[in-house]
Amino acid sequence: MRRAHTVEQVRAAEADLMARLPEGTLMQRAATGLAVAISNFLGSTYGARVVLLIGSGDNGGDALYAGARLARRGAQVTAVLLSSKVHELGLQALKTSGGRVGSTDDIPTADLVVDGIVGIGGRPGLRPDALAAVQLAEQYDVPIVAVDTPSGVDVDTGETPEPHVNAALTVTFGTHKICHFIDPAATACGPVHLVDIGLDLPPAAVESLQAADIRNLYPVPHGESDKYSRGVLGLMVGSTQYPGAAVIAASGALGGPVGMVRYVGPDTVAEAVRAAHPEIVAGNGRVQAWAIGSGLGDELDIPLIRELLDAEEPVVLDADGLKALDDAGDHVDVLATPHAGELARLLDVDRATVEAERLKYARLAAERFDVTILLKGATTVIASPDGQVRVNLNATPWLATAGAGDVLAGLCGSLLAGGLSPLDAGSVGAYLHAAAANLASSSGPITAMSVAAALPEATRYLLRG
Ligand SMILES: NC(=O)C1=CN([C@@H]2O[C@H](COP(=O)(O)OP(=O)(O)OC[C@H]3O[C@@H](n4cnc5c(N)ncnc54)[C@H](OP(=O)(O)O)[C@@H]3O)[C@@H](O)[C@H]2O)[C@@H](O)CC1
Ligand SMILES: [K+]
Repeated sequence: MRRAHTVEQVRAAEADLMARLPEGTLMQRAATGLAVAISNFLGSTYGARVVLLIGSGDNGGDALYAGARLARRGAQVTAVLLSSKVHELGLQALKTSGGRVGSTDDIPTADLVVDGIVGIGGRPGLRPDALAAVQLAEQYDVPIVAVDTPSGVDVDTGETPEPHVNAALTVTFGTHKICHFIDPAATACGPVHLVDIGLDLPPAAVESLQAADIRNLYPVPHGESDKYSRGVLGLMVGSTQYPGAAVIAASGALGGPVGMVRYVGPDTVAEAVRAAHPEIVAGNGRVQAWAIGSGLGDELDIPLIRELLDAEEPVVLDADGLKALDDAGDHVDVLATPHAGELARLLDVDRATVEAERLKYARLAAERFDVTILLKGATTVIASPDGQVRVNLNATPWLATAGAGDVLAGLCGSLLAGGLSPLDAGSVGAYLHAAAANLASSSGPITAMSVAAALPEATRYLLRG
């Protein structure tokens, strides 16, 4: 599990540790890790031209000490001081090691710019001098390595209301921050490298599953299992208008852990589903979970869906089915899977507002509708009504293709029927969906059906470890 903590949590952990260590130890740990990461990024440090953008706080201090280490290894390091205040000891270390104070004129010919403008003490946005320096680096295609966080982003929300750095790499310390996990800021971070500085941290604000977590959570059948005990999923998806949604969602469901899938819907659609998947049983019967909503179109039966939401079996609610959500019921066993536009409609706000404040609106909807919300996107956010949040970060942009959401709904339903909680089903489902897409894609186009077809192999690979 990767974990992201709030600035307040980081500050408290830092204060605890600093009280037990000689002054400056943490900054030296951070700067050492930063210098190593920059060296790896550069490939060759000797002779490399590195420009440090330095703000007034400890973020600048980290950059200056790392710059000193790079200078000692032969890099030509220049610091651009963007504030009248500077970390004096860091600056001294840089100068002693052969670095110098320069100006933004050094940026166009640099191999690398280090963003030490602000870290967790920063407010969103860039002041004019910092903005001009960052724009110059962008104009000359000089990659930027961000120290701790890309300056200008909102660290605790992942929002980017103002101009900010777009980093080629972010090197962070102690733990991830929320901006590393939540878009749009997550995209501005580029890859994130975590340097351990020994912080002892409380439970995280936001988590992100890794391969080992999938192995721990996946409902693997055992010797006594039969098709019923592995879970039966009821699919109420697709319509005479959109029969394909049912075929695709069924593929996603069969690629998950479920022992059997029942299809409930119009006869002609049931025929299409059974033609594609002869193992599917048509018609009502006992199920352990439902996946409802994809492609229901005009055949949406809101009262029936509300009955199923109120029944005791857990439900994945997707696409058209989301229209049945109301804020009256107790729906803690429901996993709703909107994209930003659908969530915006549910909450009566603009799509752009949801895109800009994804964590806030995912949490708000989870609380208001008392359901787990899986907000789809390049980084998917899964928020449960008790306040837990997970994100999925391994998706490929090729996954933005018609029907991919139907595969995810079927897969998450399968995981719910297999006994996972909505939070686990949503986060394991998002991870496997993305893993299958990566496998099917290999950096090329994919279809929803090819993603579903890759699910068993992606799962096998992850479960083998
Ligand atoms: N915590 C840890 O465990 C460890 C932390 N470490 C490091 O310390 C960093 C935090 O350092 P920090 O507290 O000194 O804050 P920091 O981010 O440098 O900013 C400070 C000042 O910037 C200013 N300012 C604000 N907004 C601004 C803006 N938009 N644009 C421009 N300026 C702006 C504002 O001052 P003002 O100019 O308003 O007086 C504010 O006071 C952390 O990110 C990590 O790198 C590691 O060394 C080791 C372990
Ligand atoms: K920074």
